[in-house]
Amino acid sequence: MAVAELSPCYQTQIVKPPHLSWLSNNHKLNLLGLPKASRITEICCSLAPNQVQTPVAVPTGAQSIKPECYGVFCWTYDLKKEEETRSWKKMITIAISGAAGTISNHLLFKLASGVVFGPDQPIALKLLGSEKSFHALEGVAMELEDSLYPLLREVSIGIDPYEVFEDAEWALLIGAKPRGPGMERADLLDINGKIYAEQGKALNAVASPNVKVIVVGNPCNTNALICLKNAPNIPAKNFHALTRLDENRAKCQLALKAGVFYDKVSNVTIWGNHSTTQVPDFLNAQIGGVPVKEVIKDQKWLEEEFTEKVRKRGGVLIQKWGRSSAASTAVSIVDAIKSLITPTPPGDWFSSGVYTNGNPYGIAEDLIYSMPCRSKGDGDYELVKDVIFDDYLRKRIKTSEEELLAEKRCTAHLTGEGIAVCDLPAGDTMLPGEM
Ligand SMILES: NC(=O)C1=CN([C@@H]2O[C@H](COP(=O)(O)OP(=O)(O)OC[C@H]3O[C@@H](n4cnc5c(N)ncnc54)[C@H](OP(=O)(O)O)[C@@H]3O)[C@@H](O)[C@H]2O)C=CC1
Ligand SMILES: O=C([O-])CC(=O)C(=O)O
Repeated sequence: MAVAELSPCYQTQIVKPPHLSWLSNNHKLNLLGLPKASRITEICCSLAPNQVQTPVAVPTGAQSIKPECYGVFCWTYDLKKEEETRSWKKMITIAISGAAGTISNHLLFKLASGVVFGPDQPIALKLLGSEKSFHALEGVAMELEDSLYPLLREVSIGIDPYEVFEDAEWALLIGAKPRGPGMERADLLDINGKIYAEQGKALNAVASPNVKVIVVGNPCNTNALICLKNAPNIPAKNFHALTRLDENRAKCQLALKAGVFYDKVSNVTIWGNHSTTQVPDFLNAQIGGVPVKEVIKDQKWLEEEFTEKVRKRGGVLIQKWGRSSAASTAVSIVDAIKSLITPTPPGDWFSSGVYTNGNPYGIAEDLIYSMPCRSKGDGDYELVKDVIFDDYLRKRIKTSEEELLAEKRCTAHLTGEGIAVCDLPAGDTMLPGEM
């Protein structure tokens, strides 16, 4: 079944394909990546098949039919014509992969509510799924509609990254295959690396040239490096691997041990890989503005128990929940975005897996490695220079670096650097969720 007649939906009959019967007129909703013959680019009416709607007046100035629409009908909203929305900022476009997954299900509703980008920032969400998840993605879009978020002005769903990533100013890349029983770490690097190579190419071709990319799907550091290498037109500095969840976990453990609320804990760096070699830095961290080591005088606890707890927190949670951290991961993605769009509080910093070229710490170049960052709130960041090191910290930073170098060698075929050689260090290269 196809759209019956091409005229404004407030005047005439629209017959929609049965699988689109859930669409309503609150938002523009695009279906991207469907076969061209069945794709309806923008749909605005919520009429059941064969239902006739009597003519209604278009609210003056509030909505109009988009002139470039063809074959379908769509509302556009001129935000500058409405009193309540006149002061709003220009809409931004956020693309999300793995959008039918668990983390995404927590994240999307935070983005749409305005708590991330602010109460005057309208957003367009472009959701990437697969053929397998497409129906679930429709369900996600339905729930977003039913939430009536004023700031959510567009939702589109699709399975082709070249369409979904078009004009994206933020790309939150969450989709990845989880490591299954008996699967080698090298297999996971290869399978997910291929996804991120493809998505890097798509971002390079169609996203906004200054798109900010946050890679969540594991192994997130190496996935981010692969994505970056396949997107040479996008500044390397714009790519992040999410280590904010690890930072939040470390802050929680330090607060618990010191008997303070976690807002007193600052300057926590996670160094290295989002894996069990990550280094939660208690040397530079502070509690109430005082070095952690002066508050928690138990060096053994800091070196052993604290470090292990943070590194393996994901695994313990999986044992309790039966699935990996999703709500707290979504919260940490929000924190990571906010850290880039709001000035970092004086004296503090945040952790992110970022490109190592030009780093002041002597870490090998050409990796995505978690380091301490500060931002002016303009979407960009600088690495923090005034951090101190001791032998304990240096040694562990090196171990995580070696792991990432090995992951890089193992994915050389995906970064354009020749033939892959997988000599992953035994015992390491575990995700936080692996035990
Ligand atoms: N960096 C961090 O701090 C954390 C990272 N993670 C990682 O985030 C990722 C997503 O977690 P979560 O949302 O809970 O997982 P889910 O399994 O709920 O969703 C992930 C999505 O990834 C997509 N996917 C699954 N398999 C494949 C495949 N073979 N090829 C392409 N896409 C696939 C699926 O979407 P579709 O079919 O639509 O493509 C799926 O909906 C995982 O890699 C997890 O390890 C988790 C917690 C913390
Ligand atoms: O290991 C996983 O898949 C989950 C994960 O990254 C974490 O909990 O930090």
